[in-house]
Amino acid sequence: MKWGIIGTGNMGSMLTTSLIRSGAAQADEITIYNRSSKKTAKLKEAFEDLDVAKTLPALCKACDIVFICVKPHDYKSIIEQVEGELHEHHCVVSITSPVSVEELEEKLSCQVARVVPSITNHALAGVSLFTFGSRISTDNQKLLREAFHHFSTPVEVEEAHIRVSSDIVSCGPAFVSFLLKEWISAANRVAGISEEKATQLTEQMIVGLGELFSQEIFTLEELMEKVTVKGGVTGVGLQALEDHTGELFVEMFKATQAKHREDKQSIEL
Ligand SMILES: NC(=O)C1=CN([C@@H]2O[C@H](COP(=O)(O)OP(=O)(O)OC[C@H]3O[C@@H](n4cnc5c(N)ncnc54)[C@H](OP(=O)(O)O)[C@@H]3O)[C@@H](O)[C@H]2O)C=CC1
Ligand SMILES: O=C(O)[C@@H]1CCC=N1
Repeated sequence: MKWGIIGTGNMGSMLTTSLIRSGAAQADEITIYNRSSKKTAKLKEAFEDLDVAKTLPALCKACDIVFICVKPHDYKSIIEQVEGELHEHHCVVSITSPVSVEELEEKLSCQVARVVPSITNHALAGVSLFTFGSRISTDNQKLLREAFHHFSTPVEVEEAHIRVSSDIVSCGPAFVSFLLKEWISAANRVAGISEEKATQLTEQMIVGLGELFSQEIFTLEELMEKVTVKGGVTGVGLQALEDHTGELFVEMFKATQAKHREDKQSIEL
């Protein structure tokens, strides 16, 4: 199977390296293309067997599965350039939430899917969000699921829940990092610990927490129960969190839902 990656920014580069590093694909099975040459040159330096296409038609000719990894507003220009180059056997995969498989199917005659990755896939972990179009063959569905299974947990998601699902798995690493920065800063201000030391403790706590989930040792509820010693400090801290969280997360999810609606209205394929 030949894989094509259009756009080798954060996500296109991550997909290229994760496909190879996880063993899902060999470097010589992947063709990459980017608007400017610096990022493709860096990938070629790391994996010399990668094929770097000079044009979008050349990439389409060389590949069966074609990932579009550009920003949502750049999809239109890519689709206009590739539509005449794609045939029934091709499968185009969008990696962005605001572009639905229905919209892609209206513009392209080939098979389509959407797979929204996460920066956590860099560590060959985390989730990838799958939505299949109506024309994609069962063989290609299987192939995509198996490839992504090498470096993520593929989860199917319906269109109505793509925004909130992507908020959790794809935006989540940025949102949680923001909260942890606040936590570190407060630890410094209230108790005088250096931010450097608090960062080291926090990062390692998160690694340990991830392992507890990964090894299915405790659920969220069990963790709260096991750590809260009767009459101890955790209970006091949890109560302070409950008293002050307020509408914080409701507001965050409302903001992303509103931006999603706005993006969908302004993106024209
Ligand atoms: N960042 C994330 O964590 C996640 C992002 N996504 C989705 O992934 C997509 C890409 O995001 P991200 O990788 O962060 O963005 P980046 O800006 O890092 O990458 C976009 C890439 O697209 C290239 N590009 C733009 N126009 C063209 C074109 N016409 N032909 C070829 N290449 C082109 C750019 O090239 P140049 O080097 O010339 O600028 C750049 O390398 C977005 O749609 C986003 O919604 C999905 C899940 C998570
Ligand atoms: O399309 C998305 O939902 C992703 C999440 C982070 C950026 N884009």
